[in-house]
Amino acid sequence: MSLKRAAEDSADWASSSKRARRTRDNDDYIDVDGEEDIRDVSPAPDTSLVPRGATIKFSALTRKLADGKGGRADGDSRDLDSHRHQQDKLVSHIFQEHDFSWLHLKPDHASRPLWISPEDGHIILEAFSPIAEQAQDFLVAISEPVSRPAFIHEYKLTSYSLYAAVSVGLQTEDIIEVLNRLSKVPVPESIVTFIRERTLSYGKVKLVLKHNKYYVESSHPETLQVLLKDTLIREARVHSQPTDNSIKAATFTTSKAPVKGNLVIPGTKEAEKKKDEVAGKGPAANGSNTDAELFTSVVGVEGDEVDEDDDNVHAFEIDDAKIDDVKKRCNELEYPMLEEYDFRNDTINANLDIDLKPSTVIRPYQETSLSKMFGNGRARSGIIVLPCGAGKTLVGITAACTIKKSCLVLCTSSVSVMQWKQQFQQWSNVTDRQIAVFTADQKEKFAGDSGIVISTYSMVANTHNRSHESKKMMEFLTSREWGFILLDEVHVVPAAMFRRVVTTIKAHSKLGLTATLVREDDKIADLNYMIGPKLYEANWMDLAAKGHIANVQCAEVWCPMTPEFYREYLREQSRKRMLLYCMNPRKFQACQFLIKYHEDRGDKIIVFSDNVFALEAYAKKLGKLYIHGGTGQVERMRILQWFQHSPDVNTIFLSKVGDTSIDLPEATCLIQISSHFGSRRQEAQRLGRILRAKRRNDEGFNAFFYSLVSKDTQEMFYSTKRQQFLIDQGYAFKVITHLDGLETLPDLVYKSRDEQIELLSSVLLANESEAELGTDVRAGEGDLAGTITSKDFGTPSKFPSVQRTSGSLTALSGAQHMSYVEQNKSANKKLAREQAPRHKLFAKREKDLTAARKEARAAARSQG
Ligand SMILES: Nc1ncnc2c1ncn2[C@@H]1O[C@H](COP(=O)(O)OP(=O)(O)OP(=O)(O)O)[C@@H](O)[C@H]1O
Repeated sequence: MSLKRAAEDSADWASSSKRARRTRDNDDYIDVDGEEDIRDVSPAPDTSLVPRGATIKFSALTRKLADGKGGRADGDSRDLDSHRHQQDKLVSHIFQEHDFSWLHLKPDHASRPLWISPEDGHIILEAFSPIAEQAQDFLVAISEPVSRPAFIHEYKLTSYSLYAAVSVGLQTEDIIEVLNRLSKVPVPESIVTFIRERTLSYGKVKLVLKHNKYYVESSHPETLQVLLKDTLIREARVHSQPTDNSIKAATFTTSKAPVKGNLVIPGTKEAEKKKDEVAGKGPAANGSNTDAELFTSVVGVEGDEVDEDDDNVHAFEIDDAKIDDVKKRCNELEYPMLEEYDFRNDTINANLDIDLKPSTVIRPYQETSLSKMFGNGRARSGIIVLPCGAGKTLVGITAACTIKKSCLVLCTSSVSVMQWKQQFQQWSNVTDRQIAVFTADQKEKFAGDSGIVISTYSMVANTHNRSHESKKMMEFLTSREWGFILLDEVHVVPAAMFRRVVTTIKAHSKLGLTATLVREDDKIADLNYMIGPKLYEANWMDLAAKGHIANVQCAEVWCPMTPEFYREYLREQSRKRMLLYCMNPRKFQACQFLIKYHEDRGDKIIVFSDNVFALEAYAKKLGKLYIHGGTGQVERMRILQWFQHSPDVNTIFLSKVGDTSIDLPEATCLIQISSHFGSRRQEAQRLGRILRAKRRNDEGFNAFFYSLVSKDTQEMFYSTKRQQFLIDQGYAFKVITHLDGLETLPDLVYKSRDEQIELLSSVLLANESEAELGTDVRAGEGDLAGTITSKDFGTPSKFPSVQRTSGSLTALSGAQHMSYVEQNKSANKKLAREQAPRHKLFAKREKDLTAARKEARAAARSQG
């Protein structure tokens, strides 16, 4: 979450909380306070938990709760109250400003799974409650998940999350009511006010695309008047012919066709049922409602009839080029624009005759995510967040098959383009004539009036050095109205590029897909107005428990630095320091040990290293195959195929070109020896390589994810930072300080001091640029799958399209919200200054090194 947004949210709370006693430097995703918050709520001790597994029908429970009949008898509760009062006094001094005992627990609090902080809208959920699953569905709809470990979950109410809740059809009073029923304490007044304030204006303004023109539409003329008072919006307005200053003049009547949600998303059980009915098999016997259905009926999310107040819709046209600014301003004015596409009543754009193949069955969480998009029979724009390997592609394809209009898919690399095309062909009945790709090498158009085009962000956003063919292709893309635009990996695309895409391509609905809605810069909030709210976010642990993704054991292995490496580490500058902690001989040994251990177990292992110098050194020393940006396509494919099919190739080394898009379901173990600073996203994406493990449903199967970290170096700090996202998803990282049997491993590498010193000298002699972490000089920055060519980005020097390297080093590393405290600083400085007697070899190496540095600097000067 952006700092800006964090600041806004803090401000929101400061204004609406009656007990706002301090302003917190909150951050949803970089919440170093997370644990503290959980401790804060401990004054609500739970004495009589409903046993896990007890079957309570949610409707019955909520009715009981609403009647006030749940829990203990009144007399008991009075005793308890006085007892608690005594306790409150006792604990107040411990919790001080976090003493929330003034929020009295309801008598039957033990049956209710939530606690809501009146201060900052954080919600704590007891994930072990029998109704936790249904409560989670509700909380995901109205708030942002902050952290979801096994037993206690943390969510946060924000302006955006409430905006998303309204956009999926929830009503203000329903949100308050259900929260109240689930909460152990009455919903604090500050929260009620916040929800009312934030949901009041949502849903009142819509952005509508008609006849290739954009309109701001509302059935509340006073709202449009408010918007038109804003200079930016007023200036963006296009006066239609004949010009009339009144809003009414630009009014048109929108379709009054019923929008009841009788829409059937293909590939779902509903669709199957429909098929059976058509086939004369009658409705499936399903007498009993599930808890989820009962919960839904309480919350009233799905299948809601939308009250279309279309009788008197007012609208004004806005300039295409300013669409993005207008959306942003509307957001700032607290009137976020809903984007919904009534595709079934769109008679202007040609239909696309595609459907899922009869054999395609989508999984329950895929169905749930799609139901958030199509809940009211229209296509809502927004973002769906599913874990790596959980099948986002199929979600996108099913959405395209539901809308059945022309569709543009944008991905991050040309490899992904080909994968999307292949997946469309695998899951749907799309014909070759209907699907086209637009990359540096292929510029195809579909035949007929409607079809699918798959391309990369950079191909569409690039405005420089277009070839004649590219220009013609862009004309093809920009001159038409698209029913649907699918945006893959939305979190990695720079905001400026998004802006260009959104302003040049006219699409009725947008769906963003991602696994990790985290960015190390502050651009996450931008996605809210550029694409739409987050419609759904799946729970990683849930999907693992249900076998949709693999169970993973995560471990951080601490490798002590050898004295010689550590001495140099303390002396060296930061870039070389990184190489020193990557090349630590003890890390080499740990890597060798783990490879041996897992190969013997029958695992297939991927070793990741961002640093190509280290990658090559490790792979060569350990006799394994490796792939990095400089590896040719043919060789890559050969290595990947050996890895998949040959029993002799069980370990491969990959640079960051393998972070995403590589689909290797055989891989069951990951070892990370060097990584991109504190990037939480990279950690999650790498983990994603083993989440799709083929063997995930084998009895007791576990995949393994090891991060090798050199002890007492900066790497430890980065490692902690990197793990934060996965920890928030519920993964637990074990720390391994000693690998049993390592010392006795036959052929252990770098065992003798001389070998270690030899290695150190090679590291010290290495070029400065090789020392840079994250440097895969031969791979383009956007080359996520390694095979993208520089052509994809135009001339790289002129158009560094998918750039991750902006901002300061701290911003890049994501470390800006945490401070790295170096213990015993003075001792380090002293050590660094100390002119300790050096090994003979080093004296000579030092000389060589100084000379090499000079040479490198001279070469750099002459180049640039
Ligand atoms: N409903 C389904 N039925 C069968 N297989 C599925 C289904 N959904 C997804 N898969 C399979 O799961 C695998 C992962 O899917 P996909 O590549 O779309 O994941 P992803 O979420 O895009 O992952 P990443 O973020 O790592 O790219 C693929 O092999 C896909 O065929």
